[in-house]
Order: sequence, then C-alpha cells, then structure tokens
Amino acid sequence: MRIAVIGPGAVGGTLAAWLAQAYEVTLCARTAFDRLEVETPEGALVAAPTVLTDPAAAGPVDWVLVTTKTYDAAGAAAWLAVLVGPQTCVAVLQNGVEHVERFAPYLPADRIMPAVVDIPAERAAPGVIRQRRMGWIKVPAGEAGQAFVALFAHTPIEVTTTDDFTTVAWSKLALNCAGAVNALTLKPSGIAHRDDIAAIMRDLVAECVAVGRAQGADLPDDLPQQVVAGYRAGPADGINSLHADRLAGRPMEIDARNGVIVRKGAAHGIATPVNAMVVALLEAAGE
Ligand SMILES: NC(=O)C1=CN([C@@H]2O[C@H](COP(=O)(O)OP(=O)(O)OC[C@H]3O[C@@H](n4cnc5c(N)ncnc54)[C@H](OP(=O)(O)O)[C@@H]3O)[C@@H](O)[C@H]2O)C=CC1
Ligand SMILES: CC(C)(CO)C(=O)C(=O)O
Repeated sequence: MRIAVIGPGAVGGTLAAWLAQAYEVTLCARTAFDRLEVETPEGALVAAPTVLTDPAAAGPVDWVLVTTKTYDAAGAAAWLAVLVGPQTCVAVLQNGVEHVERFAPYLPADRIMPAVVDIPAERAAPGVIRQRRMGWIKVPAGEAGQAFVALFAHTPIEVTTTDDFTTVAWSKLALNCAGAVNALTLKPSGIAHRDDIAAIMRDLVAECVAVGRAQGADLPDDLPQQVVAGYRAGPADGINSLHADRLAGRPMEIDARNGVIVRKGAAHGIATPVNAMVVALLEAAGE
C-alpha cells in the first residue's frame, strides 16, 4: 500500500506519522524537512517517510491524502497530476464544505472523496507537530469510504463513514466559522469565556445553521450554544488553524470558513451580516 500526503503540515504531518507506522508513506511537501516528530495524546510518534518537494520525482500511488490549506489547491493539483493513476483513491481532508468543488477542476468529481477532520494540531516547525486530541475523521459511506476507514485501523484515531456527509460538514463548519474570533483578536480558544465574544460566536453559528439547513444539513437549534460550550470546555491555549495562519503571516481560509456562508446564504436569500463583517475584517487584517 503506497500512500502520498500532499501538504504535510499540522493535519497532514499528524496523519502521515500515524500511517507511517503501518504503510509506506511519501510526503509531498513545499518546504523540505527530514522527519516527523508528533507529540500525540499517547506520546511521541517519530517517522522518517520519504519527503519529496518536486512533483517530477513522484509517481502513481494507491492513496492520496490532500491536506494543504484550501487556498493551496492549485499547488496540490500539480502533485495530483503525477500521483493519480487509474486505481488511485483521492481523499481531500480540509475544512469547509466545498471539498469536491475545489478539486473538480483537476479531477473527475467521482474520484474525489471529501473528508471532515476534527483533529486539533499545531505545527511548531516543518515536521514538528503537537496533536492536541486524538480526534476523528468522517467520510461518506461507500466502498472508498470503507477502504479509507481500514487505512487507519491500526491507529487510535476514530475514522468512520457517514450516510449524511452534508450534515457532518456543516456541523464542522459551525465550529470553524466561530473560530474567526480567535484570528481577529489573536487570542486563543479561551477568549470564548468572555460573554461578549461568546455572543458573537453564537451569531456566526446561527447564520451557519440557517444556511446549512437551506443546503440540506440537519442541524439542531442549539448548535450555537453547543459550539460555544465546546470552545469553553477545550484547552484555553488552543490555536485554531485560521488563527495560526494569521500569526504566521500566511493567507487565511476566510472564504472557505466564513465567506462560504455569505456566498451560499446570498444564493438562498438568507442574510449573513455577521459572517460578512468577519470576512471583511479578516481580509483587511490580512492585507
Ligand atoms: N490544524 C488543525 O488543527 C486542523 C486543520 N484542519 C484543516 O486541515 C487543512 C490543513 O490544515 P493544517 O494542517 O492546519 O495546515 P498547515 O498550514 O499546517 O499545513 C499545510 C501544509 O501544506 C503545505 N503546502 C502548501 N502548498 C503546497 C504545495 N504546493 N505542495 C506541497 N505542500 C504544500 C504547506 O507547506 P509549508 O510547510 O511550506 O507551509 C504546509 O506544510 C485545512 O483545510 C484546515 O482548515 C482541520 C482540522 C484541524
Ligand atoms: C478547531 C479545529 C482545531 C478543530 O479540529 C480546526 O478545525 C482548525 O483548527 O481548523
């Protein structure tokens, strides 16, 4: 079984380190590094997979896991062009709800398996990662989904299939859209303990719920309260990946995490002023 991970950052590096315990893993990286050192909830995991930085050096594999940021899809596509053969399965593990649309310019839509990931991970340096919680991944039910679940059978990560991927993806988006407050304030998760910030988070999520329902997701009325409770229950010093991007001066997944709520809301005639404001503020902050 040959597995390639395109974008071995916080999530990709964590998953690659777990997969490398059982399989031959190739890391398709932008920045070269020698080995993976992941501090997991079960202790340190070290792996030294092959690291490539030039797509010309790669060839077809059995599985490709795409774990770049959403805004790096075009760069990931250069790798897909050489890694994907007739039998290759491609999983896109990113936040947002547009995994398939994002990669449809590069691959037939039925070859793209979307995956929702809830594995908080922070990258201190290339290959050096802290996995905060074991977490979970959900993929759509079906043959490819079952095969993906089997890939992780030797790991403690909870990898399952779902018959309602739309609901899973919008539920995760609800969590992520609220995380914009951290990137805006440059304060970690504990900022959710402030009642004024929690109120903004609930408003962001309420808009996500309205739009997600219009998109077919089955979302509970109290999701805004659940999201805030989740942030409050987690580690106060947790840095989400949007916040990490702003701290590092990288582009941000603003469009995939908040902009999408505004865009899809507009298509349904649903007002999303709080997400629109957050998008404008983060775009201005990132200029
Ligand atoms: N971090 C987290 O806790 C979670 C993140 N997510 C989602 O997972 C996805 C990945 O996030 P995360 O792991 O945090 O992101 P990171 O920024 O940590 O990692 C992305 C990686 O992609 C690499 N990359 C960019 N362009 C290319 C390219 N052309 N070829 C090869 N590699 C490339 C980057 O390289 P370089 O080293 O040069 O920057 C980096 O290593 C996002 O959609 C995010 O929203 C989901 C759940 C949790
Ligand atoms: C909030 C979190 C850590 C949940 O997995 C996440 O999705 C991110 O940082 O992008």
